[in-house]
Amino acid sequence: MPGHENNLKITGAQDFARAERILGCDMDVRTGNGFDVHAFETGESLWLCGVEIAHDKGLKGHSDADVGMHALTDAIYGALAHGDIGQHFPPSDPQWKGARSDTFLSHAADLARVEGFSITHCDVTLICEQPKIGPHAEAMRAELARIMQIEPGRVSVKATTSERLGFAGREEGIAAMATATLVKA
Ligand SMILES: Nc1ccn([C@@H]2O[C@H](COP(=O)(O)O)[C@@H](O)[C@H]2O)c(=O)n1
Ligand SMILES: C[C@@]1(CO)OP(=O)(O)OP(=O)(O)OC[C@H]1O
Repeated sequence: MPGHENNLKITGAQDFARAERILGCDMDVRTGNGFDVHAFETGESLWLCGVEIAHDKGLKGHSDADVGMHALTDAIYGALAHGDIGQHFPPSDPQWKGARSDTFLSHAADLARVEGFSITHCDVTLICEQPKIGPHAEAMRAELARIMQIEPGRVSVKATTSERLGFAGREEGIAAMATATLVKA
């Protein structure tokens, strides 16, 4: 609307072009998605989105098997079109055996910064019957934000069951999906 040029509420392609004109620069906005699954094994705790949760099972993996952090890491690589977590950290490489997954996420976030992108938002969904994620969601948001060096307000963590259907419903493992939005201005 004339006279409201500084109102940068962006809702569509035309608004986007207007924002670029007002800001006097090209904006490069990327989205990426990630998906991962890890099976349960005998254990007493598991790592999810950087938080250790006491549970009657652990998660099996070459690394610490933090399925949520792996999905988010892949979402960032996807937005950058930079392959996937297994290409950067091959499961065949003994160096990553038992590795903490913050190594992978901080690598992806660093790569985004090196390429001139800010991670403006990311959203992780964990799919499991147990453990319940709600009580840990705030701690997970804070930890993911700390690792990516962004504000917790830009990070969402949520969960759903699969209504007892499929492998997650039978509590054989946990699935995670994530999206990441990156902007270069
Ligand atoms: N592992 C989980 C699963 C679910 N939640 C929370 O419960 C809500 C209901 O789940 P439905 O699958 O029955 O829709 C869900 O929206 C979450 O808030 C959870 O915390 N942890
Ligand atoms: C994280 C890596 C590291 O070797 O191994 P896993 O912990 O097995 O996790 P997965 O998501 O199956 O594969 C990606 C690998 O890069």
